[in-house]
Amino acid sequence: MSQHAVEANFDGLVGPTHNYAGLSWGNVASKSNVHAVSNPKEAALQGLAKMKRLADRGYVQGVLPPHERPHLPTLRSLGFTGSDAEVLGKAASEAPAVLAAVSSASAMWTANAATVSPSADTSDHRVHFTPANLSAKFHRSIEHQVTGRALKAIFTDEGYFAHHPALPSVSHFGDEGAANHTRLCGGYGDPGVELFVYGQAAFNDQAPAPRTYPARQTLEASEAIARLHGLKDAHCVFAQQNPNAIDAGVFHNDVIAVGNGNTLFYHEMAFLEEERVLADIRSRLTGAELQPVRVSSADVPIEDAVASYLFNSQLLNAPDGMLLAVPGECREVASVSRYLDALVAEDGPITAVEVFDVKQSMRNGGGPACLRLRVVLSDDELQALNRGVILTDDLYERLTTWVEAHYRDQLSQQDLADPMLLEEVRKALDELTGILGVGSIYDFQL
Ligand SMILES: NCCC[C@H](NC(=O)CCC(=O)O)C(=O)O
Repeated sequence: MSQHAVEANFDGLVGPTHNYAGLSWGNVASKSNVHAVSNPKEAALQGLAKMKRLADRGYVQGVLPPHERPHLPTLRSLGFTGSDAEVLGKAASEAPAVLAAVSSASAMWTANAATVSPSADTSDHRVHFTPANLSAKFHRSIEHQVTGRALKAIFTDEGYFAHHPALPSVSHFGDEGAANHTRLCGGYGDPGVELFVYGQAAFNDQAPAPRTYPARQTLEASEAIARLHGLKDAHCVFAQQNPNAIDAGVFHNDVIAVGNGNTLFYHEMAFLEEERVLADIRSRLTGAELQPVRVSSADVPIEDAVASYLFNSQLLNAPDGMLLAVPGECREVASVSRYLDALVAEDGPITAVEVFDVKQSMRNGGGPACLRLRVVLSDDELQALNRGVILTDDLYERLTTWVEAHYRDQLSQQDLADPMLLEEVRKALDELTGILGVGSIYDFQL
């Protein structure tokens, strides 16, 4: 079955508590910027500017709302009692690291929000969503419930959209969502090949695994998602990440590879069994021939790929080829900048490079690709979703004004205990659900 479809990108709107808490062991940027003072207002405006530029180019751009942080229900579940102010005060003095974790704006990285399978691939021909349990990091493991509510509020029509709960929240089924999932296809509406990349097989002690940093995604989680989404063998390939890449700071596959259409742009250290992976994709891809764009360590050492986030770029169809939307840091690392100039000069599928400033997010290890969740939608599915979250000029203006009104321009770890911050966040988010027309999705609204 083939029909006309587009790729919509749903970016996470950066939340008002964006801060640098050093929560992600294995994510080099998160650890190196620990306790730096953040600028939530600038972070949100950088994200909105990226969305606007892409929307102006004609890409379908959606917005996913931030989560309520600090998350008081989690603090209460951990035994902190009293009024909201008392709960915050006790957490700040007795367990500041826990307070930081429940205050993270990490839901902004919507590439980790869920795994999405387009209707052209699934057995019941609906779009399937599974929010990621993000069980590898406590601060991210508390995201999936609200993420699920937001996705259900946007993709409401059960005739088109199927929603699954997150997988069991334990390391055996650690799931990081679309950051470890790339779809290759001819046209977006054609049946595609979904490439699931995992860090470790959880039920096999003998399997290769990283030594220094954790593997967040398991094979068993990827297989469960494929089953839940009704993907036949002809539509999936499972690939293990190179453990040495994880140990070099590649905590998600989208730090070392990105695919779009028939093109897979990746570093030679990305996959443990590169040849097998390419062959498996080739044997399943119909209506198009796979175009691998392989970057060698000689051209770009893995450390430079991690420092610049070259592969955490958005690879987008453009009128005369493909556009690579890269973070500004790519022009600050000499090998990467040189590589990009050579890439567009050669006669390959990637024809243009554009730089986006998302520095506030980058300092926590999130580039342009981390900030968006891709949802391939047929024309009917696009019409069926809740249009209030699609970025128009008007919505951009309203969201920019909303950020200007409610966000602070600096936030330190001490500020997280401020009861005023919680009040500001709730007021802002209550207004936001009205702007986006998603109804009540936050615990404080229920
Ligand atoms: N896809 C990009 C995800 C980045 C995210 N960083 C963080 O959560 C850092 C938060 C902090 O350290 O304050 C992570 O590692 O999962």
